[in-house]
Amino acid sequence: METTIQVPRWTPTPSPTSSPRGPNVPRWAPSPSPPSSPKRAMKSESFESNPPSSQGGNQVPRWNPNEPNTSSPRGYMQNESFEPSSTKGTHLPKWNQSPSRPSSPKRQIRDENFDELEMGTHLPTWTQNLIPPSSPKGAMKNESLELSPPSSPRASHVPRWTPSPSPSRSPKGPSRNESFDDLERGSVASEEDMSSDMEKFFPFNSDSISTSTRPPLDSLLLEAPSLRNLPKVKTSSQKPDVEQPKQNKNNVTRNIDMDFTSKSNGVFLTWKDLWVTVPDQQSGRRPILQRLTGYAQPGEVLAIMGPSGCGKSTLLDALAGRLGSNTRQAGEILINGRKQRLAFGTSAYVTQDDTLMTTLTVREAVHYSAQLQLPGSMPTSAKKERAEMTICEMGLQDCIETRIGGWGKKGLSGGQKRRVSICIEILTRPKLLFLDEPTSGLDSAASYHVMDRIVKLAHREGITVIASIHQPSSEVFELFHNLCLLSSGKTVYFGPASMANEFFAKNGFPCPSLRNPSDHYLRTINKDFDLDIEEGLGGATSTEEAINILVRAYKSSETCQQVQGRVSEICQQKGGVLEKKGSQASFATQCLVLTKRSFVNMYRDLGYYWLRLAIYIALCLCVGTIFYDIGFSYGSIQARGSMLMFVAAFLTFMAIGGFPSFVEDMKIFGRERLNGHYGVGAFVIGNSLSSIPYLLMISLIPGAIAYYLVHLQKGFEHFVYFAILLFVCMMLVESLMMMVASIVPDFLMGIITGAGIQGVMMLCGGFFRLPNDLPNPFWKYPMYYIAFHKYANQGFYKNEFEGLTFPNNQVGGAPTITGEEILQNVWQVEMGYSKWIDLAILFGMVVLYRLMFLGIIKTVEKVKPMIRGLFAVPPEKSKQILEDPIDPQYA
Ligand SMILES: Nc1ncnc2c1ncn2[C@@H]1O[C@H](COP(=O)(O)OP(=O)(O)OP(=O)(O)O)[C@@H](O)[C@H]1O
Repeated sequence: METTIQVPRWTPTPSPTSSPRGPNVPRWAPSPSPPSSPKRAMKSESFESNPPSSQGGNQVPRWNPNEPNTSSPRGYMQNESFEPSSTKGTHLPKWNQSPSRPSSPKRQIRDENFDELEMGTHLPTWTQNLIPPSSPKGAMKNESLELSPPSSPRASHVPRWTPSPSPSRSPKGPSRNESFDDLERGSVASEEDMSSDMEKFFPFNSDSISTSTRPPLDSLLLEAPSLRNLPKVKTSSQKPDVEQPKQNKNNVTRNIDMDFTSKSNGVFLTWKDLWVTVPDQQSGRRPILQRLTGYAQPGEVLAIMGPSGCGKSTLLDALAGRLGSNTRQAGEILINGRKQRLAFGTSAYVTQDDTLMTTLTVREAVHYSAQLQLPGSMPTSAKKERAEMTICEMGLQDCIETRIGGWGKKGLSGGQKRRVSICIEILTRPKLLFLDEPTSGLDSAASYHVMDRIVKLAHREGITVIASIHQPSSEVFELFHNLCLLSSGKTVYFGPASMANEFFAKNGFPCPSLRNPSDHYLRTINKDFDLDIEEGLGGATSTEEAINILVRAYKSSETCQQVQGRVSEICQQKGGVLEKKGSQASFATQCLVLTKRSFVNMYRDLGYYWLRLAIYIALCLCVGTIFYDIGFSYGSIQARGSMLMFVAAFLTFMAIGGFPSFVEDMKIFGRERLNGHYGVGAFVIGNSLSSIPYLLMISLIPGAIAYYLVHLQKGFEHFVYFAILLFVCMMLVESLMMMVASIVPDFLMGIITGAGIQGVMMLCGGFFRLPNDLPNPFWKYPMYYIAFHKYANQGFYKNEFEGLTFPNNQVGGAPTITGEEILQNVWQVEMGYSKWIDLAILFGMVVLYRLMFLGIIKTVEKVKPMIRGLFAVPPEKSKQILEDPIDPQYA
C-alpha cells in the first residue's frame, strides 16, 4: 500500500485568525532527541503520558517543526498505539508529534481518521510545514482529504490549546504546498507584515506576537476610511520604514527612538513600585497592590489576570487615575515617561458595571455617543456609519433595535451590554483604553471575537490596551501580548503572555496537557479556597507556598529584569504630552445631542415624569375637591393660604420623585465625563432644556385642575402666573436635587437628604411660623431668606390676594378687608416689591443651584487629585512607608 504523508484537517483554533503564538510551549514535546533513534520516540511518549515533575518542568521540550523525525517506523507505531485510545485523553494528536513522516500503513489509517474527524474545517496554514517540501504527493493528498466525511468520535481528543506556530515564522513557509498558498496567500502575507511590524516594539520575542489573519468582514469594518482619522500603526500593506530588529527572544534593548517615532502618537504607560493601600481596622492600612512594576505600549494588549479580589480593578483604577478617595497610592505612574494626569478625556475606560441609558436602543445609544464624541467636521452620515460599523464589530447587529433595558425592564443580556459599553468607548479610537472584564457575561466564542477585534484595533490604530480579564479561553489568551498575573496584589508574572507557560513550568508548575493555560495559572495561585494544587511538587505544596515560590521566582527572573529595563528605557525617552482624547464635537452640538437624548430618555422612563404627572393629577383632584369653590368668606382667607401653601410646598416637594432616574443619569454622566465625552456645562444645559416641556406639562395640567376646581382668583393672567410659579418651583427642587446628587450619589440617601433639606425650608418659609415670629438669628436670618418657600409663598399669596376684598369678621374693625391688608397683616408678606420679583428671585435660584451643581462637580474633579497628590508617597519613600509587615520578604 502506498504510504503518503497526510495532513489532518484538524485545526487548533476555531478561526483562522487565532493562530499564532509561536513560543507557546506545547504540552507535548515529541522529539527532543536525535530523530533516528526509535527508542527516543518511545521516550518522548512516555514523557507525554506522565506530566513532567517539578525538576523536569524546567526542561519542557519544544516542538520543533524543523526537526525531522524521518526514519523510525517503529517510532510511529509507538505513537499510534499510544495516542487515540489513551485513557489520559489529554494527548496531542499524533500528527503534531511528527513533523515529517516516513511511509507507514498505520499512519495512513490514522490520518484518515483525523481527516474524517475534521472535514469541513480548513487546513491550518502551519500544518503545511509538516509536509516535506520534496513530497510531490502532499498537495494531492491534501486536496483529496478535503473530501473525507467526518465521523470519528475522536473529537474528544482535540486539544484546546496548541502551540500554533505562525506560518509567517516557519522556515518552511515558502515551500508550502501550492494549493494552500493560493488559498491563504493574502492572509499569510498580512500576517508576516503585521508580525514584522510588531517586532519593532515588542521587547521580548517577536515570535510571541499574535499575528492573526483578518477576515473579510473585519477588513470591511475596520479598514473603512472613516475610521482612520487617527494616526495608525503600520498595517499589512505598509512596509516598516525602519529595519526590523532581529528576532531575539530576549531582545529588550531595541531602539526606543524608533518606537516613539513610529508610534509618536501612541501612549506608553509605565508604573514602577506601585503600591495602593486602603484603611484597615486591624493594621491601619492594608496593601491592595504591592510594588508592581510594568508597562503597556501602543498597539499591544496587556492582560491583567489573577484570582477574584487580587487587585486587578484596583490596578486599572490606579493606572487610569480613578482610585477611590480612601485609597493611598505610592510609586510612579508615567505616561510617555512623564507625569501626566489621566482621566477626564485622556483615556477611555470601560468599567466593570455597564452604566448605560436603559431606555435607549443599541443603535440610539451608540449613535448619540458618536455625535457627542466625533468631530463636528465629520458629516453626520459618516458618524452614523462609524456607529453602525462599530456595532457590527462587536457583533450587536441582531439586537441593534433592542432597548438596553435595566432595572425592572429586561432588554439586552449582560454580555450584550458589555459590548455596547465597549462600542461606545472605541468609537473615537482612544490612544489608551482600559477594559475591566471586557468579556464577562460573554460566551467563549463571543469573548474570542470581541477580544480579537480589540487586539486588531489596537494593533492597527496604535492603541494601548490594558484589560483585566478573569478566565480567558486558550484562544483568547493567545491574543494577548503581555500578561500581568497578580495574586494578593503581588506580581506573579509580568511578561509576554506566550512565555508564561514556560515560566510556570520552569518553576515547578507545568501546565497539564490540554488544560487551558489561564485556568492553570489561576488554579495555581488562587488561595481563596486553599486547596492543594494538583500538579507541581506532587500535590504537596499549599497554594500559599506556590504563590510565594512564583513571586520569588519572578523577582529573580530575567523576565523581571527585562521588564524593569524596558520601563527605564521608556521613562528615559520622554515621549509626547498626552493629548486629550475628549469629545471633538462643538459645545452647541453636545448640548443639542444631550438635550435630545435626555428628552427621549425622560419620555420613555415612566418614573421620570409620567408617574409624577399621574400623581399630581390625583393630588390636584384631591385639593380641588377638598377646597372646591372656596368662595370669598372671611374663613376662605385661611383656606386659600393653606391651599396655596400645599401647592408651593408639597407639590414641588414631589419633584423629588424623579430623583432615582436622575441618579441613573448622573452615573452615566460620571462615566461619560471621565471618559471625556462632554463637560459638566453641556450636561446641565441638556438636562435643564429637556426637562422643561415635562415640567410645563406637570404645572399646567394638574395646576389647572386645582386652580379651577378651587375657583382661585379669576383672570387668565393669574392662572398663568400660578402655573409659571409652580413650574419654576419644580425646576428649583430639581436643581436642589441635582446638587444633592452631586454630593450624595446614592439614590436612597439622596432622597432622604433632599427631603430633609426641603422639610427645613418648609418650616422656615413663613407659613407654619409667621415670619415675624421666627426666632432670630438663625431661623429668620439667614434661613428664612434662603428657603425658596418664602418667595414661593409670597408669589402665590400676592397673585391670589391682591385685588380681592373679604368681609371683616373682626369686632370693631372695618366691614371689609382688602387683599393687600391680609398680605401685610395676616401673612406678613413683604410688600415692597411685586409678585414678579418673587418669580425672578426663584428663577435666579434655579440658575444659582445649577451653577452650584456645576461648581461642585468641577471642584471635586480638581480637589480630588490634589488631595490624592498630597497623600501620595514618592517612589523612593514608598518602601519604607508602605512596606508590608505581613510579608516583608517579598516587599
Ligand atoms: N477603595 C477601597 N476600599 C477598601 N477596599 C478596597 C478598595 N478598593 C479595593 N479594595 C479591596 O481590594 C481588593 C481588590 O479589589 P479589586 O476590585 O481590585 O479586585 P479584582 O481583582 O478586580 O476582583 P474581581 O476580579 O472580583 O473584580 C478587594 O478585597 C477589595 O475589597
